[in-house]
Amino acid sequence: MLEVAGLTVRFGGLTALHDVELTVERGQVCGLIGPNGAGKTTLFNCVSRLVEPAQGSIRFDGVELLDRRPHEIAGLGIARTFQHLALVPSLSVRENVMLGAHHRGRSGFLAAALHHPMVRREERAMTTDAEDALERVGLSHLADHPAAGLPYGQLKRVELARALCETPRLLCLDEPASGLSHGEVAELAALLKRLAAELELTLLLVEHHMALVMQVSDQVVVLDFGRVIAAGPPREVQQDARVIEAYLGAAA
Ligand SMILES: Nc1ncnc2c1ncn2[C@@H]1O[C@H](COP(=O)(O)OP(=O)(O)OP(=O)(O)O)[C@@H](O)[C@H]1O
Repeated sequence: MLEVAGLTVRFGGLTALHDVELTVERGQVCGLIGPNGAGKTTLFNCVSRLVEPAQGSIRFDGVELLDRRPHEIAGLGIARTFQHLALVPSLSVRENVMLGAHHRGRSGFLAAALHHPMVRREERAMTTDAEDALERVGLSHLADHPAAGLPYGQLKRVELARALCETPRLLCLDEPASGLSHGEVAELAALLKRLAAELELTLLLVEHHMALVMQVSDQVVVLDFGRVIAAGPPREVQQDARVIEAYLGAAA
């Protein structure tokens, strides 16, 4: 379970998040929406420990994340994807996905240099996890293909598989539908629902594609100028007067 309480972030004179509260139960999908600049990515960056809040608490399965350092976050079962793809074009799809598992490696540089059996065991386990992640996102057939040259929609799936290879319990997805075709968005919606259910994965989803958010989220949280202005089931949030105003205001 993810519990955010009283979260406040300041960048100089700008309050990017103001006393933000949200709770996401295990295996649930929480859609985080709001106009540009509302603070969505900043909230993700707080969970990843890339941004230091001025106040508040972020607990995941009872662990206070704000007491942890950024490199400890993956080890706590938390993974994320980025708005812009963070893949290595020259590596194969499988190798890119395996990058997600490297934080679990326990053998050090010396063991690797000496080809210690422990290193080989870890490599085998990472390969198996990568194959498993690729199967889940439907890309097994492209495992040996270099990331370079693949269509954007498939690269987004490789990125998702890389995050899954970290075997997370909480996955933060930053605009997974951006740049996808209509058909690919529909496939993504089905995939995200399946992943949450099959892996009991808690999903925090920042997305501008409203149809996707409304379709996959158990709960939608709306941020505007760093404050939560509405939270609840998609249907309720969609009809909330403050949400409609925030979006119409942003569009005007
Ligand atoms: N590192 C930073 N330094 C200063 N200001 C920042 C920083 N990061 C974000 N901000 C500001 O904080 C506010 C929230 O930004 P954030 O990127 O979290 O919004 P967002 O909801 O993710 O927007 P978008 O939908 O456009 O990605 C914005 O006013 C932004 O300019």
